[in-house]
Formats: sequence, C-alpha cells, structure tokens
Amino acid sequence: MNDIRVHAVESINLVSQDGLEKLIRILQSSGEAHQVVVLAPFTDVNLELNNLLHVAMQRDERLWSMQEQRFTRWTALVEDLLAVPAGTKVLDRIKQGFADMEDILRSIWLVQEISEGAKRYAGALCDSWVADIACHWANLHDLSSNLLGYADSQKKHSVEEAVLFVYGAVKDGQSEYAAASLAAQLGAVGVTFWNNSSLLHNADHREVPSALVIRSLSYAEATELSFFGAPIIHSHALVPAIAASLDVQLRCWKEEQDPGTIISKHGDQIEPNRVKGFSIIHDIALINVEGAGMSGVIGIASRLFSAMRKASISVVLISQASSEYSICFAVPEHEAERACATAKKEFAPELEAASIQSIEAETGLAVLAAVGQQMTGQAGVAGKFFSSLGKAGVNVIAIAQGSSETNISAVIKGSDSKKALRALHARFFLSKRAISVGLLGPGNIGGTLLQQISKETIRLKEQFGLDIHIRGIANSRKMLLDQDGIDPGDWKERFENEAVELDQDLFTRHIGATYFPHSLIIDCTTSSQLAEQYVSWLESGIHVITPNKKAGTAPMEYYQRLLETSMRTGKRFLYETTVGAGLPIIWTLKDLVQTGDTVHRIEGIVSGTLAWLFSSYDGSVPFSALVRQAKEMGYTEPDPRDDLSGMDVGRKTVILARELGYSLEVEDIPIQSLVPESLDGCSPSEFMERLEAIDPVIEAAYKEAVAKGEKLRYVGIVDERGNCSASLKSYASDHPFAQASGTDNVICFTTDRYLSQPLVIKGPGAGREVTAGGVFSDILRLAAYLGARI
Ligand SMILES: NC(=O)c1ccc[n+]([C@@H]2O[C@H](COP(=O)([O-])OP(=O)(O)OC[C@H]3O[C@@H](n4cnc5c(N)ncnc54)[C@H](O)[C@@H]3O)[C@@H](O)[C@H]2O)c1
Ligand SMILES: N[C@@H](CCO)C(=O)O
Ligand code: NA
Repeated sequence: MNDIRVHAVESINLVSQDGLEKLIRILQSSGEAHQVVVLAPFTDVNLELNNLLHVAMQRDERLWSMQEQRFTRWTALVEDLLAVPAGTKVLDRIKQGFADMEDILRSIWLVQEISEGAKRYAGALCDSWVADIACHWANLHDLSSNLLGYADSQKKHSVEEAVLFVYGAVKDGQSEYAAASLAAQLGAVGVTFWNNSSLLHNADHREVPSALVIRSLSYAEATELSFFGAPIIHSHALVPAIAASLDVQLRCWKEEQDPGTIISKHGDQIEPNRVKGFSIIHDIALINVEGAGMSGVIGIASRLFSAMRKASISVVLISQASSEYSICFAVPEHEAERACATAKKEFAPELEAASIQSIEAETGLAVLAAVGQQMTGQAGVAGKFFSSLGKAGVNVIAIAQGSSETNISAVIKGSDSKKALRALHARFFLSKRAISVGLLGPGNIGGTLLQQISKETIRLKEQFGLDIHIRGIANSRKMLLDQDGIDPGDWKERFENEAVELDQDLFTRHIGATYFPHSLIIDCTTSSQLAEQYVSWLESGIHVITPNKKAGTAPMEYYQRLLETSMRTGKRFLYETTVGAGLPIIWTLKDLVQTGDTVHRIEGIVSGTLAWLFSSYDGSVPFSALVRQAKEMGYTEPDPRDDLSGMDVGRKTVILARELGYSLEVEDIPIQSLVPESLDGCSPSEFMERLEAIDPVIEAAYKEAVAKGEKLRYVGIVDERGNCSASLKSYASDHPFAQASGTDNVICFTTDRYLSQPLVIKGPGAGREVTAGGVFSDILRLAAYLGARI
C-alpha cells in the first residue's frame, strides 16, 4: 500500500503567512511520507471573482480599476510570502494569468453573458495561484512539492513528491468528494477532511456546551448522523471512502492539535458508548393521515409515498400505528402545505368516501435522533432515551426507529429541542457524578474556594469521576449563569463582563436543572434571607453546603424543618465550616453522639478573629489597628461587629448545642459584647472608621488580666444542662486556652469516654484558605454520598 494521505481543505484561508505555516506544520506532523492536498476554492477569492465577472457582464467601467487592485493585492501577497527566485516564477505565472483573465473579462463584456466555461476557467486560475504559492512555500520549507490540475490528477496512481497540491475546477463543497475519490484511486491510507468551523460533537455544541468530541464512528453511524443534520460530515463524500474501506478523519483547522474523529469500517466498536451522538433536524412538519377505512387496506402507504416522491418532497421520517388507523410522516416545514395538498389530491376519493377522515399538517416541530450502531438489540437504550425526554418535560409527538436500529428518532416541538438535547446529553454522556454547582457569595471564602476547585478539577475527574460544573455564580447584586460551566480559574473577568442582574429564582432553577445528575448550591454569604431558602432548595432536589451560620441558628422551628427535609429528601445539608472553619468539629461531635457517647460539656475558643486579636494584643499596638488587620486578612465576618459583639461565638455555641439535641435560640443566651454602645447602631463602614472607641475597653480588661498573671480569651460554653454562654475570660498561663496562638481555635469536649482528659481539637479557626478548604471537603463528602470512591 502506498504511504499516502489525502487532505481536503475546505473554506480555509491558505493565502496568508499564518495559513501557510499551519499547513506546513500539519503536513510535517502527518505520519505518511506522501501527502496530497486537494484545494477547495477559497470562498473569499471565489466571491470576489464572481463579483468581477458580474461587473464585466454589466459593462461597468469600474471593472478595470477593480482588476488592477486585485493584481496589486496578489503581487504584494506573493512578494510578502515568497523569497526572490521562487517568488519571481509565481509572479510571472500570476501576471500571465491576469492577462488571460483580461481576455475572459473582455469576452464577457462583449457578449454580456457569463458562460459556465468562463466561470470554471477563471476559478481554476485563482486556485492555481493559491496552489502555486502553497507549493513554493512548502518547497522553501524543505517539503519537496508539486502541483497538478484536478483533471490531470485523475490519471495518477502514485505520488513521488512529499506534497502534491491538486487544484482546479472543483466546486465549493465538493473538494471532499474529490479528495476521497483520489485517495481511493491512489490507494491512500486515509483521507482527512479539514473544516474551519468545529470538530464533530455528540450533540450540537452550540446548544449543548458540554457536548464531547466523538472520537470514532462506523460508516453507517457517520452516514446516519449526517442525514440527521450533523454539520461537517458530507455523506456523499463518504461514498468513495466507504467503497475503498478508507479511514476518514474529520478535523478542524482551528484546533490543529486535536486528532478529531475517525470514521472507519469498525468504528462503532472502538468507543464504549452505545449511543454515539444526538442530532436534530429543525423546521419539520408532521403530516397526519387519519381514517378508520385505511386499516387493512393494501397499498395506502405505497400510494402516499409514491405521491410524495413524484412531487419531489423528501420524507424525513415515517411512523405508522400498528392499528393502521393513521400514518404520519415528517417533511421539511416549507414543504408542509404542498405535502398536504399532494396527499389530499392522491386520496380525494377516500376523503370523499370518508374512509380517510383527515389529512393535516402540524408545524413547528423537530426530529431528534440518537445514533449508534451498538444500540442494536440493546434493551434499555430506547427506554433511557424516552424516559430522559419525559423527565425533562419534553412531549414526544411521534416515534420511529430505523430497522437498521442505527437510530431512534422522536418528533418533538421545535421549542423543546434545546431542552431535549441537553437532557439526553446529560443522561447518556455526563458522568453519573456530574454536579451542577451554584456559588452564592464569591467573596473571601467563595473566591478562594473557586481557586481551590480550579486547581483540582481535572484530578477529581480523573481519580474519582467527580465532575464539577460551576454553572452559576452570584453576589448580592449580579449573577453569571452558564449552561456548561464557568471556568473557576477565570471567573472574575467573565463575571465583570457578562454578569446580569441577580434573579434568585432563575439562579435556583438553573442550578437545579433536572438534566444534571446532581445539583448543589454553596452559600458563602452571611445572608439570613438565603438561609431561609435552604428548605425549598432541598425540596427541589438541590444539596446545600455552607459556611454561613444563619441556618444553623435560625429559629428552632425552621432548623428542625431543615433537618427533617434533608432526611426525607436524601438531599444533604453540610455545614462543617460554620464552627472552627476547616477544623473537623461538627463531624467529630456527630460521631461522638452517633456512637453513643454522652457529651457533658463543650468549652472552647471558637472565634478565630478574637483568638488572633487577644493572642496578638500586648498593649503596644492599639486593639483597633489589629481589628483592621484581621479584617484585611479575611478572618473577620464581613461586618467585624459580628465577631466583636460575641455574636459569632454565641452562634457557634448554639450550633454545637443543637447538635447535642438541645432546643434553644441565640437570643436566649448570655453573650458579652466588646462593642461600645456608641458604635452599636452605625453602618459597617462608619463602624470601621470609629473603631478606636473600642481601645479603652480592651486596654482596661488587658491590664486587669496582666495584673493576675493571666491571658484574655473569649470563650463559648455549652454546659451539662445545655446552657450556652459566650464571654471574655482570663486564664492562667499554663491553661491550654492561654497557650493558643494565632487564629487557633481550641475546643474541649468532655464526654463519658473523654472524662478526665477531654478530647481537644486545636488549629487555625478562621481564614480564607482553611475555611474554603473545609467547604471543599464538604463537597467531597457529598461526592462520597453520591457514590464517588473518595
Ligand atoms: N472568613 C472566615 O474565616 C470564615 C470562616 C468560617 C465561616 N465563614 C463564613 O463564610 C461566609 C463568607 O464569609 P467571607 O469572609 O467570605 O465574606 P465576604 O464578605 O468576603 O463575602 C460575602 C459575599 O457574599 C455576597 N452576598 C451577600 N449577600 C448576598 C446575597 N443575598 N446573595 C448573593 N450574594 C450575597 C457578597 O456580595 C460577597 O461576595 C460567612 O457566612 C462567614 O461567616 C467565614
Ligand atoms: N469570623 C469568624 C470566621 C469563622 O467562622 C471567626 O473569626 O472565627
Ligand atoms: Na469546622
């Protein structure tokens, strides 16, 4: 076999330095020793040429200046691209070509008619210049090359040079057919069809952004997909390739590195997916022929379809009920009226006799097809197909399955087609652990979480099959939604440019899209109003993860409803970071309780901010300056008064107490505030400006503690009876609390099992990295529930 590959380059601009360089790269990296490049007329050149011929036909005086401009452009191009000796030869040919062109234009001018021959000649001339330039360029780049007119190439049975450029008289769109025929004739190993729009996806990637590239197809699958409107496969171009059993590659010029799709004899057996892709034909009408008198009558269908054939109406799909009471068939919408009229004419006698009652067209439809040879005999594929449509709320109007079983088709409303495609794609191609994620509050924690996810996405997908799609991000004013997923590594720029006004309902519906296997909202705000929605999110099938303490400290009635809803729906509510940030506090406590230990007392430093402030403060720097620093470092609540008022500690102790089964409200527990009354009512920004007012209070407390040889620590307590409190205390320097430094939280659990020696958890309890990390581990915990082996 000859070591030859034939390439068809369709609608690709080769006459530029970029284009030529890319061509050489591609040819050099192709494995075969000989390459044939069949050039298709480059559309722009073509358009310009057509225009010129028309101007000549209209005897428009501008013709000659146009022709001169063209000449200048071509010569400039050649001078730019090619070095002197080669360039001069090409230039000479172009000059000669322009002289010939002038003769042609003159004759058109004279006879005021553009003959097919003139058109072909002029077209081939332009192609030959492109081929000439490309050929010389290749020679300059160490690829021995030659060029040949298409007609001459028909006599060839071998290729000597590294690259052979074939040009001329191939109509736009037919270079692929020509390339495949030539490949068959040359006994090539394969043919590559280059296009300039896209790779072949398993669903239209403009409608299903998460669609994947199909890597292999059999001839039958490819033909079927092309029939169902898949772009970039031209079934007529496959014919010579199929006859010669050639491998056909579909590649995209814009994605030079991607190997694209291979169509081959046994291409259906390479990929494990039984369904290879989904395709849609838009603008379809369904013609319904109905009547009791048709039942059992031989020849109705044959009369109907031969009438359609005679009227040259292409029938896209046929479906007949086994009762034979009705036949319906799909035609392109613009043929609907004619198809109805044709059928009515054919069956005029039957209509008269009322053995056929009605012939009617329903418009605004689409045909959706699943294609895959390995669907054959596979029970369940059709079931999965139709149940996915049903779940997505897509009404199926008619069904047909080709007897080859290479496709299953459904007629649906045109307006449902996007929804249907997405539902099918998710069900058949997305991993079972694909999660549609919405992030509310991309601030300190939310923003850092996105960074962390961005670094791990690929590993999580490869290692655990966990497929995180961040499909929405919103702050208090704006939101950014994306069908497929927002790249968490570069969300900021998109958010700035594309975000629209926040619509919370729309956000929730978008994240909860039924065609994703799982949905999750991560609430990284401090909003109570959002916390009030958790129940409804869980009800609509969305899991919830949050570092926001508002739900855990909401009125008991709501809190209990939240837990009950989570239990009942099986949707998770995870909130480890509401206490001790990333430290495993909540889960430790749950484990103790669930394994039958009795917890007597919890006592701890649970505010990272206050821990850092009191371990840093030594009277040398004002306390207020330290608060500003803590905010800067991302330790504090968005409004630091939540920390300084003790509220944050109060909330955390309530969350812990509720975990032990106690019923209590934050309002009912004693909380010592460090915020001077004078700063209570002001706005957060005014508070930050007037922060110095806090300094004397702290200084006094500090001095008192120092006098006793003790250290100030703000602690939360849940006592033996479930009473909670939050207050500033001082501890002797050998006490574990006194020894904590930085943002360290220290939490002591005194239980039956840990009685004389309490169980202590200690470590950084605030900050962007540790908290976001804690939220991330809640995501992985959720994934484990969903079946990931993490
Ligand atoms: N900072 C920490 O160390 C830490 C530790 C544990 C828990 N938390 C909790 O994490 C949460 C976030 O803290 P942060 O420091 O990232 O705050 P932040 O102020 O940096 O970010 C909050 C974000 O929420 C957005 N937001 C507010 N209301 C909203 C609404 N109704 N809808 C949508 N977005 C809204 C804001 O626009 C902002 O983007 C808080 O609940 C906090 O208690 C923080
Ligand atoms: N502001 C809180 C964040 C952790 O919940 C703290 O300092 O502990
Ligand atoms: Na925690």
